[in-house]
Amino acid sequence: MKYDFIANALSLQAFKEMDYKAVAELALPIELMMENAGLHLARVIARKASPKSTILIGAGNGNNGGGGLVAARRLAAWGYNVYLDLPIEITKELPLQQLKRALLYGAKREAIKNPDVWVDAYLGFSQKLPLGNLFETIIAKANSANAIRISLDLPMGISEGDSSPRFNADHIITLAAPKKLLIPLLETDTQIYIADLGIPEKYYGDIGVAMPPFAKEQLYFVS
Ligand SMILES: NC(=O)C1=CN([C@@H]2O[C@H](COP(=O)(O)OP(=O)(O)OC[C@H]3O[C@@H](n4cnc5c(N)ncnc54)[C@H](OP(=O)(O)O)[C@@H]3O)[C@@H](O)[C@H]2O)[C@@H](O)CC1
Ligand SMILES: [K+]
Repeated sequence: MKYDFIANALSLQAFKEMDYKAVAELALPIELMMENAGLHLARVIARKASPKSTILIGAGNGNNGGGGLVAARRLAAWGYNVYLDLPIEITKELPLQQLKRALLYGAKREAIKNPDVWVDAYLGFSQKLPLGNLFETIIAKANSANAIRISLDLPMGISEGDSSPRFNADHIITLAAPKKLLIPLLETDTQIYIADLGIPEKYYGDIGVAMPPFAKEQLYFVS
C-alpha cells in the first residue's frame, strides 16, 4: 500500500487537536512522546553520520528543542561527537531536564561553525513568524554550511508562502502525521519521514484521515 501523504495531510490546528486529545484521554505524558521523537531523530542522524562526524543539534526552549536534546543524549551514548547550539536560554521544565541529561551524557554546549550534520530542533509547530534576527541569522549560516541539514517535525521558518527564510532541510522527520505545510516539499529533493509517537489509529479515523502505515514501519519514509 502506498500511503497517500497529500490526502492525509493535516493543518497544524487539526494535528494539535488530535495530538492533545490523545495525550489527555490516554494519559500519555509528553515526555514519553518526546523520547520516541528523539529516538527516531537520532536513528536518522546516525544513518547519515559517520563515527567521526561532528553533529550540531540546535535546540529552542520548547518541546521541539526537547526532542532534539533527547536525540543528542542517544547519539552521545552511541559515541557520536555531539555539540549543542542553544541560541535562547532553556528555561522550560521538560527541555531543561533533557538538556541536563544530554550534557551528563557528554554532549558539548558549543555552537561549532562547520558541523558535518546540522540539526534543526530550534522551533517546531509553535513557531511564530517572522522569526526575528536571531533565528534568521542561524538559518542563513546553516543554509550556506557544507552540512547535512535535518529538521525535527517542521523546518524552522516554514510557511505557506515563500516569504520567510527557512532552514533548508535535506531530511525532515515529521511527527505522527503528515502536515499540509510540507506538501510543497514533496516536489523537491528533501527527504521526508513520518515518525510514530504511539497515537492509536482510532484518533486518526476520528478526524477522517488514515494513520501512516506504522504497523509495518514506525519510521515511514515518504519520499
Ligand atoms: N504531543 C506533543 O505535543 C509533542 C510535541 N513534540 C514536539 O513539540 C513541538 C512543539 O513544541 P512547543 O509547542 O513546545 O513549541 P516549539 O515549536 O518547540 O517552540 C518553542 C517555543 O519557542 C518560542 N518561539 C516561537 N516562535 C519564536 C520565535 N520566532 N522566536 C523566538 N522564540 C519563539 C515559543 O515560546 P514562547 O514565546 O511561548 O515563550 C515556543 O513555545 C513539536 O513540533 C514537536 O517537535 C514532541 O516532542 C512530542 C509530542
Ligand atoms: K524544527
